[in-house]
Amino acid sequence: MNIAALISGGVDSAVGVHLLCEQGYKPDLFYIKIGMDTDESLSCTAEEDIELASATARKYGLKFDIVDLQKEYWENVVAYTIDKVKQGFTPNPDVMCNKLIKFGCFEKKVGYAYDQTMTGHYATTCRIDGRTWLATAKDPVKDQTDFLAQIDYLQVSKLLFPLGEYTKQEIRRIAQQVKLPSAQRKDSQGICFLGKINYNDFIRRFLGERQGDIIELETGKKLGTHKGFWFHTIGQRKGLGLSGGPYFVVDKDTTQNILYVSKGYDTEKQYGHHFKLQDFHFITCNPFTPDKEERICFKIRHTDTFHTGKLIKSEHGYLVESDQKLQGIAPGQFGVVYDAQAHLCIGSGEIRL
Ligand SMILES: Nc1ncnc2c1ncn2[C@@H]1O[C@H](COP(=O)(O)OP(=O)(O)OP(=O)(O)O)[C@@H](O)[C@H]1O
Repeated sequence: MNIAALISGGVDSAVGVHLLCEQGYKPDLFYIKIGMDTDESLSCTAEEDIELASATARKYGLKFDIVDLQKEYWENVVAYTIDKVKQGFTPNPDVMCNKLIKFGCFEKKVGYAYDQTMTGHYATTCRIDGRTWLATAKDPVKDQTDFLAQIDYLQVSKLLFPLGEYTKQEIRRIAQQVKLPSAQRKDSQGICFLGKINYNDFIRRFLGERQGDIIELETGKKLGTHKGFWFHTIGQRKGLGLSGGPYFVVDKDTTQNILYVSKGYDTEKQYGHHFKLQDFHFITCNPFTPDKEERICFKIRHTDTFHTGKLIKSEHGYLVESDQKLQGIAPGQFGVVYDAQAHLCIGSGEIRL
């Protein structure tokens, strides 16, 4: 079996390569370049990443190549991000990067020549009745299935996740024991192309600043000003600059550039019990019985715990009714649906209220 291994320069994918070699495979390693050459301030920590990735290849005597997908990344993932933010939504570039770049453009350019593609994601796959399903990782804190919830059946069928049965602690221990070049590396944080720069600087570069009012939802009172609704997400507390809080963003008026806030942890305005899932995407297939409400686990952002509730099919598509009240349901984020045991990742859709 020939395997393409996606290696980032971080500890996880390097241990993935080590585990494959231990099983007797000789994967070819690929680093995907997605920073922006023409704009140094918007590029990733590529040099260090590439050095560590190629050092791992040398250690195991494996082939190593760099695949340049910068143009594709900017045309697909960055364009999507800016477009969503402009509309007042909260995008998830990591989800789109997996779907369109790591398993999309990479597959078309390189991956198609391989039987399987390995990544260092914390996820597993399992076979049920002859079909492959995406399933959660052993380490609930590190589980990354929510970032993979837009991939399709061909993609999930081809993926290898050697880290899925390990905890992060075990992975770090292995990296140290076998002296991997990236063993001491810190975990990467958030969105790759934002390696060095701050998310707000990135958004500012594309959308600029436009002053607008911050209004308390309950009283209609103006409490302050903001520099553009696109810097704020529903449910967020940070960056409002209001005293006497805590204040949370509870709504946005994107036409009038107004942010509505609510004070305190207890205000009901911060919470909701249901949301719609736009363009719901099943990864493997639809396992649910038609016209029946299904018990599910779900996530509305990247957290280590699941919510429980019901998935309901209406004439307008799918909606989720939660058992617990949900804080800060942010339209644009992906609502990720799991089976009732939080084992199989069934699919996802973009949250709408
Ligand atoms: N630039 C890249 N080139 C190739 N593969 C990548 C790249 N960035 C990430 N990956 C792959 O996607 C996986 C998950 O990426 P993520 O950004 O979540 O990193 P991570 O969990 O910190 O993993 P790592 O420790 O390997 O960086 C990585 O383990 C790797 O297999």
